[in-house]
Amino acid sequence: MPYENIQVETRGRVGLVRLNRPKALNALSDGLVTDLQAALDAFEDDPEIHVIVVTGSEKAFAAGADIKEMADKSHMDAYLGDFITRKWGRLGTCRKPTIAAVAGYALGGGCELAMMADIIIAADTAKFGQPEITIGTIPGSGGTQRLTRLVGKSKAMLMCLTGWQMTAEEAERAGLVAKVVPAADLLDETLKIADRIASMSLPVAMMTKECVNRSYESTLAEGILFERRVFHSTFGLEDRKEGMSAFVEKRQPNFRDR
Ligand SMILES: CC(C)(O)CC(=O)SCCNC(=O)CCNC(=O)[C@H](O)C(C)(C)COP(=O)(O)OP(=O)(O)OC[C@H]1O[C@@H](n2cnc3c(N)ncnc32)[C@H](O)[C@@H]1OP(=O)(O)O
Repeated sequence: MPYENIQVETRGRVGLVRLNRPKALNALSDGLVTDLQAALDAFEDDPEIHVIVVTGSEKAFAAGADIKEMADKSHMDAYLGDFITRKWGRLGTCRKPTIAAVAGYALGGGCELAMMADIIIAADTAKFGQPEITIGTIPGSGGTQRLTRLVGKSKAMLMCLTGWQMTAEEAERAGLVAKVVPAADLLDETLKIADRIASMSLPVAMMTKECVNRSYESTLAEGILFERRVFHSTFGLEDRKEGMSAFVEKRQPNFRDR
């Protein structure tokens, strides 16, 4: 399906979405977010796709919500239109593993979008920030919550209260990103990781993701119980049997997502 604001392709079992509003540094307009939601829905529904990668351009992953589009909104426009929440969070609700490949600016909603992904791989040019305060508002797509969980209160406060941007290296040290790579290698390195995940059993990868995410939502004891229940359920999978048999027989497993 052709989209106006994104480019979509598949690379084997990996679904790739490139944000594509170069003249506006991939500012997240309603049209872009609508396209992104549709593309993510399609990849989630496609049984051949195991992993979803979202990326931007060399200069910007995304420079945030489209300020020109939001400038004249009233409180009631935002409230009644459920501005931000309805469509924006789709990446964060994907059940399949997701990776954000970030080069250049990831600001405001762009940083929030990257943080909705399971893994962030950053180019050495990446800059992360929540500059909403500089335009008289606050992060509205999870920034104050996800950033604080990822980098801790003090750094999150610094970023949200001053608009200070974190470099890729700082973001790696703080735990916001998993890996920093040279900008020229960003997509290749990200796809290598995506391919590795895609070679695993899809249901096991999805269960693993669910368990890691549960650690955000529950006490340690509840999380450990949840993990154990899911672990037990893997014994009902053909792929669990195949994986362990392959190890014993010293061969590569042939997972069938069952
Ligand atoms: C989702 C929420 C609720 O959390 C809210 C938000 O996300 S609020 C938005 C937060 N983001 C920002 O405040 C960043 C705004 N952009 C910038 O500060 C700068 O553009 C920059 C530092 C990222 C890059 O600066 P520079 O290299 O000088 O490029 P510019 O000339 O400024 O930009 C090029 C072009 O893109 C347009 N642009 C950039 N960002 C946005 C945006 N967020 N919304 C709409 N348009 C944006 C910019 O206006 C330029 O276009 P023209 O005006 O030249 O047509």
